[in-house]
Amino acid sequence: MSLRKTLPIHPGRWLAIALALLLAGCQMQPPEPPDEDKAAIDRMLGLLDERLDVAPLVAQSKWNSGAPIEAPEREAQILDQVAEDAEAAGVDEDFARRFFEKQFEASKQIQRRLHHQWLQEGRSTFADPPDLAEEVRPVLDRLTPQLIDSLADIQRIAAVEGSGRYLERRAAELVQDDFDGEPRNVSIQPLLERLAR
Ligand SMILES: O=C(O)C(=O)C[C@]1(C(=O)O)C=C[C@@H](O)C=C1
Repeated sequence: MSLRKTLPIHPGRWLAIALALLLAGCQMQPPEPPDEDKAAIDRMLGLLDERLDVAPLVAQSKWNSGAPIEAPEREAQILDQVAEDAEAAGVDEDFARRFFEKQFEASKQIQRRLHHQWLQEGRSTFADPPDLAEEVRPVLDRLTPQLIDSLADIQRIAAVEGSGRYLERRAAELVQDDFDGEPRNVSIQPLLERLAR
């Protein structure tokens, strides 16, 4: 028996079947945020990457000075500024605080891992370390208001379907993956908690 007899589908029907399959395929694609929201997410990830890049400089400076990695008074000072800037930008204060606490945690993670590594290597002091107060902290201080502006964007698009999934995917491309990507995961965690999947 020929195939044509067992499956008597009129040629015109194939088009309808192909169209139906195409439509089903489209519906199965997870939703993507609009381009403008994607750009806002990319901007945030770029800033997070810049902030993480500062941590090794802090680590060098503290390796030489022997200052502790944990600097609670400095964190408190940043958080005071954050509370003020967040209010002005219409960003939820608890969200902003949690976000920055995670950035401190990510930075400390990098610093601890580097100090551990240098200790194992028996490293001496660095010949020309950056000055923490004069050179390094000002870089972080310049990033703080930019991050707050970016948090305002994140807050605005929080309910956009697919925004969390997009951020997770792009973080792997735009944010450094040093130390097995653990600091990166810590830094994006408060954003993933906020954004819709
Ligand atoms: O400024 C420092 O001393 C840092 O180590 C940087 C930083 C930060 O990420 O802003 C991280 C940990 C400290 O507890 C305080 C601040």
